[in-house]
Amino acid sequence: MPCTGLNCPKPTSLETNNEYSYEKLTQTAEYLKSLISFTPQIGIICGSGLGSLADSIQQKIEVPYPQIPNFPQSTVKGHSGCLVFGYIATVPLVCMKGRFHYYEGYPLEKCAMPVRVMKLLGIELLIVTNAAGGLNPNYKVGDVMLIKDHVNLMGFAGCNPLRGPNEERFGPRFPSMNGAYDPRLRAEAQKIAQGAGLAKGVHEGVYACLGGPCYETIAENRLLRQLGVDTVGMSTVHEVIVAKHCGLPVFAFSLVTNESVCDYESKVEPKHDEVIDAAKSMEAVLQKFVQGIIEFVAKNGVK
Ligand SMILES: O=P(O)(O)O[C@H]1O[C@H](CO)[C@@H](O)[C@H]1O
Ligand SMILES: Nc1nc2[nH]cnc2c(=O)[nH]1
Repeated sequence: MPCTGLNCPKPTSLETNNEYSYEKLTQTAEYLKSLISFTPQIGIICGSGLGSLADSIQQKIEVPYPQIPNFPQSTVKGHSGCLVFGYIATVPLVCMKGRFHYYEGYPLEKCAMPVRVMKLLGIELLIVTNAAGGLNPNYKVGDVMLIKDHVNLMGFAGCNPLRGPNEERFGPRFPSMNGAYDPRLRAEAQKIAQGAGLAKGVHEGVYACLGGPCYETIAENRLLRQLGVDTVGMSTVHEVIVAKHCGLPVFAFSLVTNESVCDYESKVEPKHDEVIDAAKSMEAVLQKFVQGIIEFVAKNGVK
């Protein structure tokens, strides 16, 4: 469609490849609302191998993704593909056992669409978790890093889940990303971590998302380190951008599942099965940790 100055036509959803209109997302949310009798207050996204975070949910209602209108499907090992509704510590919530990644072939707005659906369901806080490579030399496998900021590397190349016509009903055309990772919950999480069995506490740092599916080269790891990145993965950033755009506070953490090495002599190599095993070995502690965060929110509110 040629642009003719003042009469320049607005791009259509089709042209921008955005198949998720407000109306379609509302349809999806209305379908899910018809299955539950409460308003979820918190949304949780489980990272690779971290689906067991849903195990502590009481009065579960499980909805497999293939049953949900307009929803993408999970294709990755460690992401079972089901929404779980229920309660933790009396807080009504919804949990995604399985997220969507760019490397699966989904555009970023599709990867992040469940965040908007959860917003339409009524959530007031999003908890995001991921399995990630530890770039910071002080991090060990099994460590937890609270995400205080991100580097949107895919955004450097123009890939952003907000690309295309802006939907004002969700948020502004040019959203600020400052404070995307709620500082109050991060401060509280340091104390909660000790109680959950993370005796050494948790780190705070910067996460970067790459498109994947290949892991980083040594040269890329060196570059990321110079950019101030502490953990690296293939998710989270687009979900958080969409959450910030629609005014949702976010609490997010990386579980370090492998070392991201910067040394050509090193024999360490990332493998997805080992990523999942590392996540599994931390499941009990992380369940307690997330439960502690939810209990804090139940007592003190989201803001
Ligand atoms: O970010 P999550 O979904 O936890 O998974 C991480 O682990 C997988 C690679 O092992 C990639 O999908 C990466 O993003
Ligand atoms: N990109 C990336 N994603 C991961 N997910 C788990 N570990 C890694 C990693 O080392 N790199």
